[in-house]
Amino acid sequence: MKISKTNIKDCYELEPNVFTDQRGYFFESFNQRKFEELTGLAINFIQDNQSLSSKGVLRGLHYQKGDSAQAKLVRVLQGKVMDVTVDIRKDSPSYGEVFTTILSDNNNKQVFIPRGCAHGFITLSDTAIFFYKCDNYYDSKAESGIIYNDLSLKIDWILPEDELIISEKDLVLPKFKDLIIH
Ligand SMILES: Cc1cn([C@H]2C[C@H](O)[C@@H](COP(=O)(O)OP(=O)(O)O[C@H]3O[C@@H](C)C(=O)[C@@H](O)[C@H]3O)O2)c(=O)[nH]c1=O
Repeated sequence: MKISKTNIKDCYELEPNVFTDQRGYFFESFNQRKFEELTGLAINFIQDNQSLSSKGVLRGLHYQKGDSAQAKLVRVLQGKVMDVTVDIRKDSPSYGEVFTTILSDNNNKQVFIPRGCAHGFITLSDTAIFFYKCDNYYDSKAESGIIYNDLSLKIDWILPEDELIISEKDLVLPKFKDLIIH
């Protein structure tokens, strides 16, 4: 596994070693020991999530507050997305910074998003199956987020505005400057 630091503290981009032969391919999509050795972080994933999205679907930017904060290891099983992490940890050296990368079933890349960061993605292929591991359970009462088009974050979502498909819940999220972080 190849692991690279990003501009966000404790946020990593990971690329598995892919073994290809006449049957197809094999790779370890997660190996806790290697992950902890390479990142120096102790992590215990306890929930896996999977979603299917059509082209233009934008989910985010989401996080869970307080004790319900979640670290996530995200990847794409089918299709292609642009994945976005925003550091909203006030005490972090990378507070306010954004990391974007393309995740696809072609590059097999993954992103590790530490607790305290907001996360979202946009689907660039006709459909995309998104899969992620979380180190804390879903807690609907702790759900929060930032509006995707917050000008201060300067995120280029690639697709034109009129092609975006966004949930009603995500369209009324607050601006970054108005976040109340518990
Ligand atoms: C996230 C989540 C949702 N749900 C339910 C709640 C709701 O009825 C339905 C759809 O939820 P949402 O609209 O919040 O799903 P979605 O917009 O895909 O939410 C996800 O977005 C990405 C960007 C993330 O980073 C995730 O942590 C998560 O917030 O699924 C669970 O039961 N468990 C979960 O862990």
